[in-house]
Amino acid sequence: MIQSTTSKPVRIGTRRSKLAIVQAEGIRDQLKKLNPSLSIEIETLHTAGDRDKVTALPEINAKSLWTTELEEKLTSGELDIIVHCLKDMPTKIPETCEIAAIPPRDDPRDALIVQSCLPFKTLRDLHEGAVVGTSSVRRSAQLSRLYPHLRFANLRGNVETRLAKVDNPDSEYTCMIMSAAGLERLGLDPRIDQYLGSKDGGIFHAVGQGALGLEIRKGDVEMQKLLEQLGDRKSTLACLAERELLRTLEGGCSVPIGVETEWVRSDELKMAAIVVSLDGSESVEDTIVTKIENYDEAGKLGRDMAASLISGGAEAILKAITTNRPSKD
Ligand SMILES: NCc1[nH]cc(CCC(=O)O)c1CC(=O)O
Repeated sequence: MIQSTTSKPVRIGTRRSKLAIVQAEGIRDQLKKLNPSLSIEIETLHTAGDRDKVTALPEINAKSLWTTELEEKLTSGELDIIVHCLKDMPTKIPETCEIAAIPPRDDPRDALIVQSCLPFKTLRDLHEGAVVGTSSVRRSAQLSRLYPHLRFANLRGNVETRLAKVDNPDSEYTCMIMSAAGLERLGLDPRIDQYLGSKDGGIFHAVGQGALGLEIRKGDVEMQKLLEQLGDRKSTLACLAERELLRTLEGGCSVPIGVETEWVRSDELKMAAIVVSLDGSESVEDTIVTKIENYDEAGKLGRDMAASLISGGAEAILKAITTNRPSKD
């Protein structure tokens, strides 16, 4: 249990979406339960990424849109902790900040939601020309490859907005793809028609999907000790391996890369990853299983996977994409 040394409350910052708030409240409640004397406040911020709801993500293309303003407040001392969706955190974070902990990861898979008035239950059931709402090239590229009968249209906004757009009977969308974890946290999982993992649906999720990243000022020992209580070793190692893969491949641009990590036996991590061309016509894929006991080994797995994908031809795919500047997610 951590006792508060001063009467100063711990300030948690997050984005102003319903999902971000639910996540921050979850972290606050867990911290309160473990440290009842602690006073905790949540501050929500309308970030640049939230403000621009019109531009398609492939065009604005800056992952830091969601994080920069919060990190400025963290650095200046106005906030002590930021609760992020890990997948929204750029792989390079500011010098003044660090990830203190990654709590147990929720379901990292993507999920299909079909327009409420339609009877379809899986991607295979969808008719020729059915429109999938997603602004993620990772999703559309992988799906084009496996389901050439589908079409894709940009769909932006927070989770509830997207769902409302799809359910509108006049909408152009037949269905949409979202993260299972996001839907579950909002109590919307009853709407999930199909889970899309490699074993079902065939696509790999985004780096860090389904996990939270708890960011603090670098070297803030008090916050390190506090958040240590919430960290999960296996989720952390798996996510760090995924983030190192992305960091190695991205080289300044965004990459449609899908990944899946799974602990096999107690200390071996299995990582499968794919890099796909935007139209799904080309792809490179590999799977590595290796013993992981610490952060260094997790990082090495990510780099080894990146090297393997490059030697399998990922470079040509990535070069073509750099000129188009799409978004990862
Ligand atoms: N791309 C935006 C985003 N960032 C995090 C989540 C949900 C939570 C998570 O998967 O970690 C979502 C929504 C989605 O992709 O469907």
